[in-house]
Amino acid sequence: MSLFSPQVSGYLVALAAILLVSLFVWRIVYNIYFHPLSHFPGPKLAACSRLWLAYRELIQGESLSDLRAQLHRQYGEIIRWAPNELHFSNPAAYNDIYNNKNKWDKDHSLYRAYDLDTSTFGLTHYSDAKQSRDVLFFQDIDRPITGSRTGTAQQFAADKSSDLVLGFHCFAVDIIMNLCYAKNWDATKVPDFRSDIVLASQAVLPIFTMNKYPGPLLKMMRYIPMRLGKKYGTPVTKALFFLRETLMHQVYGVLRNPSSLENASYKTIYHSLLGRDAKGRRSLSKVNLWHEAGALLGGGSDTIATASTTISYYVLHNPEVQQRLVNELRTAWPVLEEVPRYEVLEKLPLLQTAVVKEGVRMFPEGASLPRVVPPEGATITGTFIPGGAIVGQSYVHVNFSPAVFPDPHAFIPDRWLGVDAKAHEAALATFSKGPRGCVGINLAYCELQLVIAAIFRRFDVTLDAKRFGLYLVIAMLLGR
Ligand code: HEM
Repeated sequence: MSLFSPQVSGYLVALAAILLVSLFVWRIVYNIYFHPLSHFPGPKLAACSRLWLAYRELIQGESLSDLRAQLHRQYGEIIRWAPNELHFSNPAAYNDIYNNKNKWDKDHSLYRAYDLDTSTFGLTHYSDAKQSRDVLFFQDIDRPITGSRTGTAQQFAADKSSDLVLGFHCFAVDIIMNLCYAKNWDATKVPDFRSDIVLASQAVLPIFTMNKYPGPLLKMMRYIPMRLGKKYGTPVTKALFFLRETLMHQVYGVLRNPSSLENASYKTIYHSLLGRDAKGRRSLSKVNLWHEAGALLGGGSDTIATASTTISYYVLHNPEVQQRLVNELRTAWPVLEEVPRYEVLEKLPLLQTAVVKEGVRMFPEGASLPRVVPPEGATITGTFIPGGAIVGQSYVHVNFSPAVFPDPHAFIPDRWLGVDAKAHEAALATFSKGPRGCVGINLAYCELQLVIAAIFRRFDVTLDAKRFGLYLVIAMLLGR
């Protein structure tokens, strides 16, 4: 029996609907006219709701980098591009936001996308992330890297094109698997570099874009059993479940049999995370360790692939730089079979500093990394920003600023060897800065120097003009 008569029930439903609509309208009016950020310029629709961004990115397929650039042209240096979020184009904002004193929280609007909430990368409070950051700050990294057996050389035959985007990704996966689990994953030995873990890592990217916006997808996917998810679903969701299962298998394998790490001649990341060497640290749960594995694989391989590709692309478009690099490598590494130690390679001025740094500077498209302004507010580029606002800047506004790097769209390695080198070093923002800057920066430079040295010393590399445009493909002539 119903509590109310049909007529009263109808009134109640109508009342609830009116209340909901009124709340919605009030929210929009509040966001446009009364919100603490209402005086900042930007599109009115962006001020109303985050749905506007979702529409531009997911439905219209726009790159947020391009959208931000367009909004800055239209509205100026500071834009309000979501109800509670500002973005800055003045490069000075980078230091105001991401400096060592500001232990501001990360905002989940970006980080929830990866569903790795308990990893170092996903933890929004600095104090929670600090402990694992200390463990992850890679030191003595060249030993495992130079010791790992990558199968790159066997993949190349004279005059055959190879997709080096995949190749670089395989290289980085092999390194991270060695560093985490002392395991030779051998992705670089898979024919044409079509390693399943690399293909899956590239296939899942659209899910992360979707998950930035609140919706049921992320939650639903947490409750679908792995086996079902891997078998049924779209190629994209199958790839995600494959990656989750692969990493879970690795992590749980180490937990079941910690002595499997003892074969390593170096300290692996999981040695440290499991607390074997980190006295007094809290032990991490299975889920923590699994999330960390996802963050390390994602953060430590896709990025290296993109950076190595960018460096190679620009070197190949600058024959004079390529020739100087090859000459430098031949002098330091005269006999091909006698690979020099990393300490030798890292001191080469053109390789280590100029080419790698300039390529890293030109790393393409970067997200705005959202931070929450503390309750007392903050001043960014001379403007007071109220507490609770989300602020961010993509490093492209620093790395491609003509005021910071003259002629920023040109690949000029020599800028890193001149009098401005120190200032450039201080400004470079690709790895972000401050308390949440990249913990893998030393590892990244080590990997990039080694892989670029190996490719340009071992092979005559040229771009494959026929296939270029679809993806970077590089033809190799073996045996220099
Ligand atoms: C060229 C290569 C790389 C680039 C451009 C890069 C860039 C970045 C950036 C911009 C951040 C800050 C993200 C944020 O604030 O949300 C970051 C954080 C991080 N990176 Fe890297 N990274 C690279 C390589 C690596 C490698 C090789 C690893 C290790 C496997 C790594 C592990 C991490 C981790 C764990 C964080 C999270 C730190 C924290 O939130 O406290 N990265 N990286």
